[in-house]
Amino acid sequence: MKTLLSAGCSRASYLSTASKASLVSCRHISSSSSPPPTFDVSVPKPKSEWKRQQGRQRFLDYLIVNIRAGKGGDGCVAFHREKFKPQGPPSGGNGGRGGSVTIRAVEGVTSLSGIGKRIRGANGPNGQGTWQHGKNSPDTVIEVPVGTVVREITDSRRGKTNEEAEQERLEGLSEEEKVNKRREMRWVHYPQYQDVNVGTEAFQKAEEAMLRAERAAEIEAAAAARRNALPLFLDLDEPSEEGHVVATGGQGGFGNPFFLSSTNRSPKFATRGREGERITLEFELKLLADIGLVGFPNAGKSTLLRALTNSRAEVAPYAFTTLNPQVGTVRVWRDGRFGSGETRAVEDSVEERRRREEELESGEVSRQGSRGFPVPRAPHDEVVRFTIADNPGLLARASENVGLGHSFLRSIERSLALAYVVDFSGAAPWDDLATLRAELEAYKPGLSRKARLVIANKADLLDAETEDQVREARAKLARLEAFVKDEMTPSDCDAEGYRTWEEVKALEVVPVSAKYRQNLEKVVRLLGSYVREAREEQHGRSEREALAPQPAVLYS
Ligand SMILES: Nc1nc2c(ncn2[C@@H]2O[C@H](COP(=O)(O)OP(=O)(O)OP(=O)(O)O)[C@@H](O)[C@H]2O)c(=O)[nH]1
Ligand SMILES: [Mg+2]
Repeated sequence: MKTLLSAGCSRASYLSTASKASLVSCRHISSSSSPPPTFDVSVPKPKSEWKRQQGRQRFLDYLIVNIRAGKGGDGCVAFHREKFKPQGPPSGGNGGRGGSVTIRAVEGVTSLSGIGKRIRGANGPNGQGTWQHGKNSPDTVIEVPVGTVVREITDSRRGKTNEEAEQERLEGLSEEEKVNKRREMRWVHYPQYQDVNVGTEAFQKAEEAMLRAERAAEIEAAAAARRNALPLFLDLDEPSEEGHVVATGGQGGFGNPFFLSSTNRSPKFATRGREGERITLEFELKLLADIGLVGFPNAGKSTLLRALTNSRAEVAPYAFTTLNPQVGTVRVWRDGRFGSGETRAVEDSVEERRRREEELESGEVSRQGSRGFPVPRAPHDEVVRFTIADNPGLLARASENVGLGHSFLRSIERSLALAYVVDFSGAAPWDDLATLRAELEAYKPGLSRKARLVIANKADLLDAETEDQVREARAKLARLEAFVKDEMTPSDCDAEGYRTWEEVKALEVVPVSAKYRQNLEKVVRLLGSYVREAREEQHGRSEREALAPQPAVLYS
């Protein structure tokens, strides 16, 4: 018989791999029993909404950004002046090109919160006398986390196009004023020569040519838009060396030498730089953790994350404690232990803070070392490492964006494998599982096939004092296992990117107590093996070594 008790605790898990058949009864302490998971899905949760509005969501995973590339610099009207040469040739330089805006995925950036809602490329400098052209402006680079998806917005949420902006500036003007305004927006004149210029044949020809070119460009742009009818879409799941250009900077204007001809020896006009491209993009961040935890609010996901990693995820006995996905790293040592090596029960955050305050006040512990961090180990002691994401609780109808719906589902989509976390002490954990799976499927067909494990948490809350109670608990586990085997084994495997039919096995069910750190070794071992499998599948054998943090024995 094997108890999974930590020393000094009278609580025992009656369920472990080795002990499933031989249950150990133990005194059950029900002081911290959790409320049953009944949640009204129809009304948005005021508390979570309120928390969000208080700016507590530092982690930003969705953003709409208005982008405008830099305007080109204006061409210059100038004439070369030299002693004894009163009538020098035209010498105005061209304007520099406006800076483009590019997007690059970089490692180390973890949230979209550093990105502004409006981004402007640098304007190109104007040309100058003595044939000095303006320099082309450098690109503005938007750095996003790896795992960001960028989509162009074409519906009513998009910003103005250049044409619309121009129309707006011309609104309410008379026809004549419109003509003048348009000219002003396109031409630069030699001082006091505007009126003279406009009357000359050379200017009129140049203006006509410009209008023709503009029209041709518009037609070309419309044709290009029809050809690649799809709006811009970037899936940045790897760090990018080069930025992807999303808005091209405007061309610089021509200086007056451009208009020099046999008939016009002294052109007194130049063109202005063109506007930079405008685009409205939506950024969506999909968190990249190897394992995603999926469960109802209050199921104990954060507690589990804390038990497995050194993460300080918030834990509290009410729903929607977690608003920001937390990622922790599970590090497994050669001796099979993992995480911090901490053995104390995972307390609710409030209790924990209170206890720490008390300990500090009584002088029992100094500030340093009071967080229970592990004694650092030699790196070669580590055999496997993977990341695990605790997510906001999933609700029925999350796929319709109820609760924290989509933001939750987005963040788990890219995990290599998923693990369901259910409250095993609840009345019908199998129903919870069915709902969780249905939500994953409703959001993205095939997604539930990434689930490999069912973590039946809070197993310590089941009464297991008498023989009957033990038998009951065993029956409950058997029922859950039977449900998982019969109902949760995927039946079709057509969606790409997910496991193939041969690889589909029934999900494993592991009863645990995250709070009292019972039976977590098995969870870690299974998760480690799923991660390894998925990594191998994704990157092929040759890259395995590069990916594994340590070239050591991995779980089999
Ligand atoms: N007895 C017992 N209580 C647990 C266990 N795991 C979690 N709890 C308690 O359940 C409550 C909720 O735990 P959390 O980890 O905050 O739950 P969560 O799934 O992250 O919840 P949300 O963030 O709201 O989605 C806390 O009071 C925990 O102490 C367990 O194994 N046994
Ligand atoms: Mg939580």
